[in-house]
Amino acid sequence: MMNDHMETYHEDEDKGMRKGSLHLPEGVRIRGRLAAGYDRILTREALEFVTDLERTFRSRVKWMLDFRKEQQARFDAGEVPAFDPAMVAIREGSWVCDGVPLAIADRRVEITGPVERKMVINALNSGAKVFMADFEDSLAPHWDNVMRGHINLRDAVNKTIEWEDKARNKLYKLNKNTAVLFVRPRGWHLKEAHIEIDGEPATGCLTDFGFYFFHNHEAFRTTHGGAGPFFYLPKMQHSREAAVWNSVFDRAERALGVPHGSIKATVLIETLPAVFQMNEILYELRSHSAGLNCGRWDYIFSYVKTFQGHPDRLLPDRVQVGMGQHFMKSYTELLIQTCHRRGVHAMGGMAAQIPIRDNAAANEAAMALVRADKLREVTAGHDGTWAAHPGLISLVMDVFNANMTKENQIESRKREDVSITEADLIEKPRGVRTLDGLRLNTRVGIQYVEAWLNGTGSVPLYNLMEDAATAEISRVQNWQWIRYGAVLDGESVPIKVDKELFARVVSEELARVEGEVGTERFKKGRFVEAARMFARQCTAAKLDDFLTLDAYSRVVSIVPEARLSRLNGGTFPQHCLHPMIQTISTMLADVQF
Ligand SMILES: CC(=O)SCCNC(=O)CCNC(=O)[C@H](O)C(C)(C)COP(=O)(O)OP(=O)(O)OC[C@H]1O[C@@H](n2cnc3c(N)ncnc32)[C@H](O)[C@@H]1OP(=O)(O)O
Ligand SMILES: O=CC(=O)O
Ligand SMILES: [Mg+2]
Repeated sequence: MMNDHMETYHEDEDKGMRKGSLHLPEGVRIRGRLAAGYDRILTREALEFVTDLERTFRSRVKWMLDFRKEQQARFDAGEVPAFDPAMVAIREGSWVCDGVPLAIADRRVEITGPVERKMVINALNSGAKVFMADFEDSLAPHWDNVMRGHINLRDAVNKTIEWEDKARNKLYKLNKNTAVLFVRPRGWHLKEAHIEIDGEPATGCLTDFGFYFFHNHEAFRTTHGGAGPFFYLPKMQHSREAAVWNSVFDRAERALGVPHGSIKATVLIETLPAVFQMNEILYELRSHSAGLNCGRWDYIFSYVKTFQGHPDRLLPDRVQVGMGQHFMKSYTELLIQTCHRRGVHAMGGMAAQIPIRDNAAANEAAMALVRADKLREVTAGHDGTWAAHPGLISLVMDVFNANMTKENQIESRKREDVSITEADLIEKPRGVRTLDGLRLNTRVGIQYVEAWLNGTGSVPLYNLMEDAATAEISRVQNWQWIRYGAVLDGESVPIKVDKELFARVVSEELARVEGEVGTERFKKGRFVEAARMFARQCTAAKLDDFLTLDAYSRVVSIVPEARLSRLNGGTFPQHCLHPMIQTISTMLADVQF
């Protein structure tokens, strides 16, 4: 029976336990625990808004995801991505997107980071023009991370956000001038299993978008100058997905009386099929568009995924697949040309280097790489770029200030000189494969999955930022090499990769990780579980679509119905797990090392 009123208790950090209640629309069940403040996100009105989006768009989301499968089956059968001949009128037409609001005309440096409270404050204060608050690549979407993320964003929009570091006796609060907030919801493929609508888990991105928009749209009208809110949209593969987002925006604006076109969104071009659809994507979103961004890490991941059935397209070591590769350079140039032709921003991407505190020489070398990457972007014609860490903002700002005198280059760098063909966009990357590459992928993959299972979606590993997108490259590259018996041609004696070699690498790298993190941390952590999961994915007969689908199944924490009426903060026995988790657990039992 569906409840339309549920009574429950939740924790209040300051006042101990207090009684509270959720008023749920018909057909809605909250399956995650309730902690302090969640009831102010899960209001009946907000849930009604999210439920309407879910019911309206659910079947289109399923259809889109089915289409992705069909398209992949064609690629697996030998097809390669190409421009769609049926869309030539859109590609060649002279239309432009609606204008860019003043508030985001200058986006030269954007900091990104998960929606964690202290990081939100630090990012907004960092001196960057924009902060992209992330529910995606850099967030492990555990229920508490997601709920707290919404609380943090609401407090950030209202400028009341504070955080006290008791150990350091430091109070974090916002500066007078802060970055403009963008929010990146999850990709279409991820569910929010803790919210059930009509007996099905909700679509993750519709809940991320829905709660943020519902709770904050008014502030954008009153205190933020009328424009916004602003979004980043990840991992799309086709313009039909952009069309669904556009309909979501239309419906949301209409439902809450927000002027049409107030929402603006930048689409990440971070899948190989999407690069052939850039005009079409902008066209679908033309009244809501704030340009495109080069999501380089997922793009590399997508190159492998798209060509998973093509043994002649094995990647060299991950470290060699940089922006200098012809296919990467071609993609960025075509993106700049496309965006500027349509009157919107062409944003650059993320250099993986972060400040290195304990080694000045290594730090200077890392900063030189970031500087070179940003110089390449601004001289190519990008209007702005991403930075992963507050310690990079002034460096990146300096590069853009020295090379971009106006607020953007939309009018000044049309890049009409660029002529990119289909062949340029899929040219095979060059380089060599090494055992060290296989080892590094494995070490990074295991540690990243371990962090993710524990609730952290972006981590520093070997002085680089690692998040879901970069970890995906490690996973699919290993899979590709094992699947096709890649020859490690960068070794003095070429070695063929097979499951036996990989099993040895996994156990040796796991031992190395234990040495690096220390036995105590290793024992307390989930490294063995992470290694098993990563190994299963790397050796699967069919490539898993996303690393995080498997991982999410292991972090869904469903509160049994009978216990929803009591405070419950612990973990739950196996029989309480969502059916999704039980399936994965069974699969894991079969992994052979
Ligand atoms: C492929 C993509 O999608 S890229 C976009 C998604 N990825 C990201 O956004 C990654 C964001 N960056 C990060 O998460 C972090 O910088 C990491 C994990 C890479 C490194 O984190 P750490 O090693 O903890 O950083 P470090 O210890 O140097 O942090 C120093 C300070 O900067 C803060 N900080 C670091 N990165 C960020 C950030 N991106 N936003 C806000 N604050 C940050 C830390 O909170 C810390 O604050 P404090 O001094 O007040 O305590
Ligand atoms: O989201 C960005 C990426 O590079 O992936
Ligand atoms: Mg990405």
